[in-house]
Amino acid sequence: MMLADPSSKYRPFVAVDLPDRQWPSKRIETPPLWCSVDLRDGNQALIDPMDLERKRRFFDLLVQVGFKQIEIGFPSASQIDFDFARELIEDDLVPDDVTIQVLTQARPHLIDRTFEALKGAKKAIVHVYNATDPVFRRVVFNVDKSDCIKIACDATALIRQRMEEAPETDWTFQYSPELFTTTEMDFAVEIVDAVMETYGATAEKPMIVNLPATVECATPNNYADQVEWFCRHISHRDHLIVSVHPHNDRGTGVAAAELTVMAGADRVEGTLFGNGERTGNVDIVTLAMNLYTQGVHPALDFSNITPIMREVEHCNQLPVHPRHPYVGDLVFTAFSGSHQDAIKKGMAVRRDNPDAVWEVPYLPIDPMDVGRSYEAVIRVNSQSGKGGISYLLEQEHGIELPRRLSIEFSQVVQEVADRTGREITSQMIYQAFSDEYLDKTAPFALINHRLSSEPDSPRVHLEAVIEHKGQRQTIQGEGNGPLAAFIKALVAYGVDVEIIDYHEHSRGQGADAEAIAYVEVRAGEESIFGVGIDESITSASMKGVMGALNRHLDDEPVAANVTAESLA
Ligand SMILES: CC(=O)SCCNC(=O)CCNC(=O)[C@H](O)C(C)(C)COP(=O)(O)OP(=O)(O)OC[C@H]1O[C@@H](n2cnc3c(N)ncnc32)[C@H](O)[C@@H]1OP(=O)(O)O
Ligand SMILES: CC(C)C(=O)C(=O)O
Repeated sequence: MMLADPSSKYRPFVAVDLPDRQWPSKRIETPPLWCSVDLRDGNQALIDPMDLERKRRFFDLLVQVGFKQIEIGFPSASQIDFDFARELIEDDLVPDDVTIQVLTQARPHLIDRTFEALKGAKKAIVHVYNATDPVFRRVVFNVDKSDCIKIACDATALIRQRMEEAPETDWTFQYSPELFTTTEMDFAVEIVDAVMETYGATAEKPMIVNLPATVECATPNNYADQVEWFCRHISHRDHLIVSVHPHNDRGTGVAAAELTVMAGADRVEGTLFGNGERTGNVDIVTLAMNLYTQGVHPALDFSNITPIMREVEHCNQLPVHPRHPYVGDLVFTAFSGSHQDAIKKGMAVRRDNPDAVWEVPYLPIDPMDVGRSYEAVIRVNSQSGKGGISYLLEQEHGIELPRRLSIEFSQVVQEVADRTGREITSQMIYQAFSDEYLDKTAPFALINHRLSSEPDSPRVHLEAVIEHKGQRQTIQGEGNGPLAAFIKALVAYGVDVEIIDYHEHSRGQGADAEAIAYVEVRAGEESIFGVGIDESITSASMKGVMGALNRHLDDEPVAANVTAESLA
C-alpha cells in the first residue's frame, strides 16, 4: 500500500552544487558518438537472451544503421557471448570502421577470459566496471572507498598489461563507475583520476569514462549538473572521452541523454527503441530522430524505420509500443477532428511548395523521411471531423468535397461512427458517400440527352430523356449553358427546382478521366446536395441534379447500409 508519508521510506535526491552551470544555454549541433549496447545491456534484460543467430542478425542491423561502436556482449559471462565474439573475429565480420566492445567485471579471471574472447580482433574496447555508490560499497561489496579504488585500479592494471601483450589489436579502454549518479561526485572524480593514471591515458591515447545513470533517480537536469561538474573537476578532461549511459526508470532517459550531451558528454550508450534493464536503456532511435528534427543529421540511418523495428522485435522477442516515438504504428496517425483539419490544411500548403521547410501542424517529422507513407496519417472514428473525412475521400478516392457538402457529409459519417463505435475506414467512408449521393437513382434517372445551339448564339437547347417513376419522358429547355437548360426543362416538366451552388473537378487522368459535379439545389422548401460522376461534365452535372432530387424525395435513413456487422 502507498504510504501516507513516503518521506519516512524514501529520501529526496541530493543535488550537486553548481550555481554557475553552463549547460542550459548550450545547443546540440553535432551528434555524439553512439554506442549500441543492445547486445549486452539489452540482451541481459531479455526473458530469453539472444542466441547466436539473433545476435548476428542484430549486429548486422546495427552495422547497417551506421553504429561505429557496438557492445557485443559480456564474453566472460556466457558461452554464447564468448562464441559470438569468436565468430565475429574469426569470420572477419566486423567492418574496418566498426569497433566491438565487451564488458567485464573487475575480477582477474573474468578479465582473462575476456581477452581470450577478443584474441585476434582488429579493434576492440574493453569495458570494465565496478560499483562506486555508497550503498553498494556498504551492502554489496563491504568495502571502503580506498578498497573500491583498489578494485578498479587492479583491474585497470591487468587490462593494460593484457593489452600490451596483444599489440596486434588496436585497443581502447573504458571504465564505468557504476551508479555514477548516486555516487558522491568528489569520489567519482577521485576514482576516475586514479583509473586514468593507472591506465596511462593521454590526449593521444584517451580512454572512455562512462558515467552511467544505472538507475535513474532524479530529474534529468541533475544528471546534466553532475556531468558538467565532473568534466570541470576531473584532472585531465582532454585525456577522456566522456560517455553517458542513461537508464529510464523515471521515464526521462531521453531528456537525460540530451541534457548530459549539452553538459559535455561526447558519447551516448543506449539501445534501439529502449530495451534494457527494468524500464530500459535510453532509446537511441528517439535521440537520433530528435536531432534530425532540429536539422542535425544524427549519423545514423533510419530512412526505413519500420523494417528496423520489426527486426529488433524479432531479435528481442519484445513488441515496440504503437505509440513509440517516430516508429510506433500509430505515431503518424491523427484520429481527432481538429488535428486532422490542421494536417489536411498543412499538407495542402506543402503540396504547392514541396521543398519548403516542414510546417505540417501536429506532425513533427515528414513520415516519408523514415519510410512511412501518408496513408495512415488520418484515420476516422467518432472523434473525427469533416477535415479528416474529406482528406480520406480526396487522397484515396479523388473526391474533393466543397466545404458545405463536406460539413453535411461529416454528419453522415459521424452517425455511422457513433452507431458502430468503431474506426471507419476510407472504404467505409466511400461506401457511405456512394449510398448517400451516388446510388439513389429513383424516382428520377437520366437516360440520355442531346444539346444543340444556333450559330453565334450563346444559348443552348437541350433535349433529355429521363425516367420518372419508371416512365420515360422527354423534356426540353433552353439556357445559357447545358445545366441552366436542363433546369429549365425540369421546371417546364413541373419540378420545382433551382441551382444554388455548383462545383466540378476531374478525377483520374487520360482515357480513364471522369468528371465529378457537386450541385446544391433548392427543391421545394429544401436546399439539398447532389453529386454526379460521368465521363462527360454535362452528364455529371445533370446526374448531380437528379441525385439531389432523389435525395429530396427519399426518406430512407441516411447511409443505412453501413452497420456494425459490415464493419466486423
Ligand atoms: C549495471 C550492469 O548492468 S552491470 C552488468 C551486469 N550484467 C550481468 O551481470 C550479466 C552477466 N553476469 C554474469 O553472468 C555473472 O554475474 C558473472 C559470470 C559475471 C559472475 O558470476 P558469479 O561469479 O557467479 O558472481 P555473481 O554474478 O553472483 O556476482 C557477485 C560477485 O561479484 C562481485 N562483483 C559484482 N560486480 C563486480 C564488479 N563489477 N567488479 C568486481 N566484482 C564484482 C560481487 O561483489 C560478488 O562477489 P562475492 O561473491 O564475493 O560476494
Ligand atoms: C556497466 C554499466 C555501464 C551499466 O550497464 C550500468 O551502469 O547500467
